[in-house]
Formats: sequence, C-alpha cells, structure tokens
Amino acid sequence: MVNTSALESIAAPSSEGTRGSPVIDIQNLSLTFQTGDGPVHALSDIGLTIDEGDFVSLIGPSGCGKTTLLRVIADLEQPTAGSITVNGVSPEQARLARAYGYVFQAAALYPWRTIAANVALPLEIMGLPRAEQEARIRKNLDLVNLSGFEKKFPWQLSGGMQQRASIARALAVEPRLLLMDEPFGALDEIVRDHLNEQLLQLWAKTRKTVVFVTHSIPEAVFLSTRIVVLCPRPGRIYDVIESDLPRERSLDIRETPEFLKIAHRVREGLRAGHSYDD
Ligand SMILES: Nc1ncnc2c1ncn2[C@@H]1O[C@H](COP(=O)(O)OP(=O)(O)OP(=O)(O)O)[C@@H](O)[C@H]1O
Repeated sequence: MVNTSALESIAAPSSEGTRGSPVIDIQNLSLTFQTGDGPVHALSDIGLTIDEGDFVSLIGPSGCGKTTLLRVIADLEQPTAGSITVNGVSPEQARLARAYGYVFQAAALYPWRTIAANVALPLEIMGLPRAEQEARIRKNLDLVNLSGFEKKFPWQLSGGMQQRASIARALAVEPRLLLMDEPFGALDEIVRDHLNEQLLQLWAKTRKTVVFVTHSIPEAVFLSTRIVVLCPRPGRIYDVIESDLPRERSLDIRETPEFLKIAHRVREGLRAGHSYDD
C-alpha cells in the first residue's frame, strides 16, 4: 500500500510528545436500541479518551458494540445517555467539518467509477476545484501505493487493492481522524499481514488518529498504541491496554515475549467477557 522506500527515512511518531488534546472524549455514554423484541443495550456507560496520534483498536466478540461505538463517533448513531466530543465539538459538527474518514469492511467503491473517480467523489461533493481534486487523488493514491491504477475500475483490482483505494478515498478529505471498521476482515491472512504493515507505515507518515475495529488479536496488538477490549450484553469496556511496544514495528515483533504478553492479556479479556451460549 505504502511506497516503502519513500518511508524508510520517516520516523514513527514517538510515544512521547504526541499526547495532545483529546481527539475523542467519551463520558458515561450509553446507547439502547428499541426493537420489537425489547430494548437492546448496545453500549453501556462507555468512558474513553483518544488522543491525537493514537492508534486505538476496539476488539470484542460479535454484538459487543464495536461498530455501534464507531458509528456514534461518526454521528451515524445517537447515544441515549452520556456525552461525546470529536475534535472538541459534537459528532454532528465534526461530521459536517469532515473531521474523519470512514473505511468499511467492504471497500464500497462505485463499480461504474474508475479508481480515481471513486477517490474524487467526496472532493466533488465538497466542490473542490478540479486541480485541487487531481492533486489530492495523486497524493493519496501514491500514499497507498496505487499510482498507475487511476483509470482502472474496482473489479480490475484485487480485494486488497480495492481496500487500499477506499483508504485513499477516506484520506482524500484530509481528516485528522480515520475510523476503520474491520477493513481487512474479508481478506486472506497473507494479504492482511501485508496491509497491516503498510497501514502502520501510513499511520507513521500521516500521523492520523486511528480508531480500528477488529476481531483479530494479532491485528489489534500489532497495530495499536491502545487496545480497548469490549464485552457484550450490555456492550461495555472490559479492559484498556496501553501498548509498550515501540511504535516502529515489523511483523517479526509478533514473535517477541512483549507482544505475546499483550496478546495474552487481550485474550484473557475476551475470554472473561465471552458467553459460550453465543
Ligand atoms: N440499528 C439497530 N437496531 C437494533 N439493534 C441494533 C442495531 N444496530 C446494532 N444493534 C444491536 O446492537 C448490538 C451491538 O451491535 P454492533 O454491530 O455494534 O456489534 P459489533 O461488536 O460491531 O458486532 P460484530 O463484531 O458482529 O460486527 C448487537 O446486539 C446488535 O444486534
């Protein structure tokens, strides 16, 4: 995804000095869906602060509220209690200010548009001048290492390449915050490893704040500065793990005792919150 040679000289953000004002501040937040079968407590008493430059993974069993939490941050769902700010303002104001880019599990590219035209879509909606649109298309396709694929249609690209294109589209609005909902969940393990490594390089280069939903323990531990373990019924935070792994990481780190220790703690949290009746 990322042009690695161009990144070799780029240092990852250090764990010191990047802590600034919280990008996301969530206090006592709950969300109950009213359904025909009664209330569903999707989120209960969530408290979470995410700082500038953090890479935070939300992990937990199916139904624990990961996607709902991401959608609340994106102003796609409304909490029923508590408070949340994004970049210091309400999620609605943040959405209107295009504070975030959102990447879905399926690449969600328009099949009748070329890759360049897909990346251009939010820029067209913003009404940016044509030259600015083209500059951003070039820059962001280059960031995900898709230069040369501008004129291809999504179906001409592999699943991993399509997902890289959707990341380029999310980045094109130049958000401070990237919300990613299991972006690599449908890809095979080798492609996923590769994209994980490249996402980390992209994060180091762009210094975005990332909130990333995953079911995969190795993916969460490999990518994150913090791992939030959720458990279901009601959806709540079970554990928040601050990673002490160096920010600059390669896949080899997954064999180290430090990595395995964090993975073990995540697994314990998942086990404790898991119902085998599911
Ligand atoms: N629009 C909705 N109306 C009613 N219930 C909903 C709605 N959206 C989500 N839920 C319920 O809220 C709970 C949390 O769902 P959510 O999709 O956030 O979980 P998740 O952790 O992302 O699950 P998965 O890993 O399977 O994607 C689930 O019980 C789900 O059925």
